[in-house]
Amino acid sequence: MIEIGFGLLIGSVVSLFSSLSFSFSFDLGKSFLSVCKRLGLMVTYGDEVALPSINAQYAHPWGKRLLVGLPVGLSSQKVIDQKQALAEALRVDPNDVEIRYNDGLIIDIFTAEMPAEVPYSQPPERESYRVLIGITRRGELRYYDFDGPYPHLLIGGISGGGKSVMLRAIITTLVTGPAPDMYLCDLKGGVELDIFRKLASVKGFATTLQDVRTVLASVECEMLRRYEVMAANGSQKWAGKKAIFVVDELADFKTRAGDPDSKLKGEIKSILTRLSAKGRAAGVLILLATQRPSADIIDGLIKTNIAASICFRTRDGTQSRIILDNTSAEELPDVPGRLIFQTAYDETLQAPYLTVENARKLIAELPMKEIKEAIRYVSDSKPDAGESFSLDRNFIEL
Ligand SMILES: Nc1ncnc2c1ncn2[C@@H]1O[C@H](COP(=O)(O)OP(=O)(O)OP(=O)(O)O)[C@@H](O)[C@H]1O
Repeated sequence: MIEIGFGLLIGSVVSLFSSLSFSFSFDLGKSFLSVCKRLGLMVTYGDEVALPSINAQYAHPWGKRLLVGLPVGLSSQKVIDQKQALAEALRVDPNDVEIRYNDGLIIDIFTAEMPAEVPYSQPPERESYRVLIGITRRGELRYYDFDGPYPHLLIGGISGGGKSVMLRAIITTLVTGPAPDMYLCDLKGGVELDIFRKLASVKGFATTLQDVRTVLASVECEMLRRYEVMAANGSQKWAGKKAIFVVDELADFKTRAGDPDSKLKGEIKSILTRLSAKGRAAGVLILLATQRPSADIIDGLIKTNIAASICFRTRDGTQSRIILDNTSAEELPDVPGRLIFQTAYDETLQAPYLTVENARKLIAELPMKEIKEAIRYVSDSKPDAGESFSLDRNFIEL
């Protein structure tokens, strides 16, 4: 109830924002055009010079918006790449500027502060795979949809940035909503995800590399089984329940010279790559989190197949680039929960805050595993006879 109340509160703030927006004339457009000239953001045709055009300017309670038309030959990406220089030339903090393309270039310059804490809330349609990712500076809620156009999700950022809180919020929303089959790998010793371990919807729980490989193998078997069912039915997309595979700390799969686990880590990476490439149609999705983004793990293959990223502040531009392909996460302020959400474009958000205690309360009434059921699951799903297959040893020991 409390969470839904907060959701409504945010909703009313949003509608207040939109109803207050009005057209306004000031010289931001003029300054923008002169900066474009200085930065070479224009196109020359013979003797003629074509600059971007200002189609509209608005003042909102959260700041100012410019709608910009671009001359043929000047790409929106070229302007976006110059965000830092544009902001500095306009004497605005680059963190206060957002540029994106949506049927024309939209430039937002914020004067309102981002809220430092956003309460956790759940989407109204509880059967959907949408999860709240955060709130924009305009007061709009942003969701990631595991059933949407951007399959798989990568979460990165510095220690203390808010990854574990985000994972907790996402998993809580999923298990209390559509309850997909969850496979959780907590390489931080099970500390972060332990609260979900005994839920009936958590079909695999791993805290060691060996167990991660075992759980991954079972997820891959499930994916292949679904492909067989789909082929038999002549369908292209799995219509049933989704399976979501979560890893909290991806960097533990990184191999170093002389690493005794390098073969195991190599196998884990190969299965992950196959799941990222083929999982979506079979309703098998992955959610990977890391505080030490490394190109070695998030290589081209996995990255190409992960279409959405959440990046908290990073230690440097290189780490930001590995997650986002740009350096903007290095510039984020040192505020826990502040992040860049990247799908078709980048947006800065403040993540919802869900404490362990509140997460425990929200999941308290959910069905738990039964010992018999878990043992049956283990024996039914054995992917191959030679493979040891303990999904959750501790639980089975119970
Ligand atoms: N969305 C948020 N809003 C407000 N505070 C937050 C938010 N997320 C995290 N915090 C604060 O930051 C602290 C660290 O967050 P969290 O444990 O999620 O970091 P992390 O990125 O997972 O770090 P590590 O990788 O070291 O575990 C939390 O205990 C909380 O106090």
